[in-house]
Amino acid sequence: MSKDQWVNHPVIHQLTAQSGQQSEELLALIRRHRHCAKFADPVFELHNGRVAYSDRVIFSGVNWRIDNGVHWQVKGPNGCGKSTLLGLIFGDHPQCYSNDIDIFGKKRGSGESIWEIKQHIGMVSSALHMQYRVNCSTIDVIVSGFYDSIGLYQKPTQQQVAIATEWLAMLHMGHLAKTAFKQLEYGQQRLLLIARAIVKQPTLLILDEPYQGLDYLGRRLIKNSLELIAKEQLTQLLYVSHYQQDSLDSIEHFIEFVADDSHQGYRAEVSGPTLK
Ligand SMILES: Nc1ncnc2c1ncn2[C@@H]1O[C@H](COP(=O)(O)OP(=O)(O)OP(=O)(O)O)[C@@H](O)[C@H]1O
Repeated sequence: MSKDQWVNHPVIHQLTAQSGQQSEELLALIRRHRHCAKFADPVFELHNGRVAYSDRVIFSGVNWRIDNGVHWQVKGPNGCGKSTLLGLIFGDHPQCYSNDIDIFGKKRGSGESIWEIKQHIGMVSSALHMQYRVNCSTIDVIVSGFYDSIGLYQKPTQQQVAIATEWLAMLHMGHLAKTAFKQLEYGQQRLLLIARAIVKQPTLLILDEPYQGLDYLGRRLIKNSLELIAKEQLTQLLYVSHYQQDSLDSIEHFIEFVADDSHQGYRAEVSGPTLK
């Protein structure tokens, strides 16, 4: 089938319309429960960032600042340090304390707890997907987003359960609420992890290759939804994707890792309309 035949195929039209409608439902759900902490600029700043292992430097000389309301895409070849950079923000990379970082108005390492920071960040990545191997029901996976935990270890409030139930219904997975997460298909699991990241309406939503494992409809749903979330400023996106076709129209700011012989490891180039 040619690309044109594929794009114009009636089934694809139907799926596209379906994902468009579902994206609107997702947006309505976020608006209904909207609450999002706002911080003074910068939301995040890295000064002269450097990450190195004993055998080599991954990147160095990285200066980057995320201001309120600005969405960013991180680009660069395999192994350049994209996920590493996200780890510095999220706080789960061992070298996040040896770097000079400001996050949510605090200097990293100034006594803030990792949980204080995490409560303002939603994260989806393949690493998280791999870690999420606990015995947990489908609905509990979404609820665990309120606690930033892998699995659920606290009694949730009725409101949290009600919101998670709305998310399941919107994803057409309401009948799977009690099903074990592990029994679901990989794509269904990925959709749930995306819902888990968004459910608490974080200030910063970090998406590291979010479409991995999703089928056509799932990709459309998530891509459309992210586009709408970004446009409406419902949360701020930090988005990593290799593929040009996955770029979001609403993201105009890029940090791209490029190899540079005169530097150690990769260096970063930032671009975007407000940076001129
Ligand atoms: N503990 C470690 N020890 C040594 N090297 C490491 C360690 N952890 C990661 N690396 C290396 O750091 C580099 C950056 O990894 P990272 O996952 O951030 O890259 P990436 O740009 O996200 O790559 P990809 O696009 O393939 O996901 C890689 O070359 C990786 O092999």
